[in-house]
Amino acid sequence: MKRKILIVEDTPAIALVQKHIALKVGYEVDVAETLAQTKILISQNNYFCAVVDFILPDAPNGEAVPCTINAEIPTIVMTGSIDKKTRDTVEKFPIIDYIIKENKQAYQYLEKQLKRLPRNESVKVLVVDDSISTRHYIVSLLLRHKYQVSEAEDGKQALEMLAKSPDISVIITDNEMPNMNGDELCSEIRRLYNNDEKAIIGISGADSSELSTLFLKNGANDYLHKPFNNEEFYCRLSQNVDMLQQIATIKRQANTDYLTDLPNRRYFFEQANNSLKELSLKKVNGALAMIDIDHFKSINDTYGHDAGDQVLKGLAICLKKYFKKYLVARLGGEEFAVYFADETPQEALKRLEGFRYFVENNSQEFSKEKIKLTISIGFSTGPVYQMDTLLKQADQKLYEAKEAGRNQVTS
Ligand SMILES: Nc1nc2c(ncn2[C@@H]2O[C@H](COP(=O)(O)OP(=O)(O)OP(=O)(O)O)[C@@H](O)[C@H]2O)c(=O)[nH]1
Repeated sequence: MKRKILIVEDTPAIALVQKHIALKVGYEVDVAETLAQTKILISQNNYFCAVVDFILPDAPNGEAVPCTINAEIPTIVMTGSIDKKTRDTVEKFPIIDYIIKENKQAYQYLEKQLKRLPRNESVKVLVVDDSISTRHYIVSLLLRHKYQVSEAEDGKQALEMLAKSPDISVIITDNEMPNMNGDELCSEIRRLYNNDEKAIIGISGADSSELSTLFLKNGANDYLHKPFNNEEFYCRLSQNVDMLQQIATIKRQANTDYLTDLPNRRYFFEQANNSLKELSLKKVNGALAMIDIDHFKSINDTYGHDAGDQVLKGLAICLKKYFKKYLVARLGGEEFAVYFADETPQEALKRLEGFRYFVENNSQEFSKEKIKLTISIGFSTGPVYQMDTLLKQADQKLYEAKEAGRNQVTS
């Protein structure tokens, strides 16, 4: 279900731009031009967030802001200008942010914020502080921006929680705590987890300029001095979450085949090699199947490259479903592979034969041209703990399957 946003704006041209941005980001949009309309809409709907104009014809002193805030709707305030009186009024309320309309970047910034709010719902943040009041204050700031939050009262508890919830991606930690200081916690987290998995923000009220350096040298990504300004807190936090997400995107792209969305050769080799190393310790055999579309060149030549691409995508979808339990990849061109770590050769071969049969009888569903095709499969297993060797053997078996007339599994 789409998230719903309420735009409160009396200038139609501005409301239109805001609506366009919100629709682009993926929200369902309602627009109110007055405070009276705002109240009616709030009584009838459940809003994920609101963008509220500070001055309205029937709300000249920012009265629409408490209206959405009291209804517990995360609120972004848009103002014409931010004089002292407006800023004081705006800062009285726990809003998400305020944006000055005349600013050139205002609408780009609004788009960023509207994208971040739903994103934050899946970001887990751990707050580590022995002071209950500070912890609760930071938690309230995080909840306002829809982050998922956990709390720990010292470093030891924080490490236990990280072990239990590996998907915590941001740690905000105080420095002066019993048992373990924040900088010590930082270096322990860095010893246990990769830099690109978790961001750490250190916080301290101590008046020592060396503390920020200490935090950063021990692996923190950022540092805030207490008491801090809420806007600075949110900016530093968002930048760190953005950074983690950009790294995750780059990693995903580096490991994924662009056409089929399957893992690529690089990722496949890395994972299978790691698995083979583990299997060698247990003296258990891994197995590898190489799957190749028969006469794929003639499919391209007859139906065109786009139809060929459709066939590759269709086959990839079926491979992913059919071999859900196993590691599947597109090695390149019309060549795919399945790696079996914990399977008997008999069971693996039974599944491969089942897949070959399925493709022979259902491949017309892969493309709108209803192209019929078959696949050949080479299978290799044994006490071989190097991927290169296993791959060479499977490739040889694939060659034999092709030579023997295609559309078969050879082991
Ligand atoms: N549409 C499309 N074609 C590709 C892609 N990558 C490789 N190919 C084509 O795949 C074909 C592979 O052809 P060949 O290696 O000769 O093999 P084949 O025609 O399948 O014959 P056999 O394997 O011997 O049955 C070539 O025509 C490549 O251009 C791709 O991403 N999309």
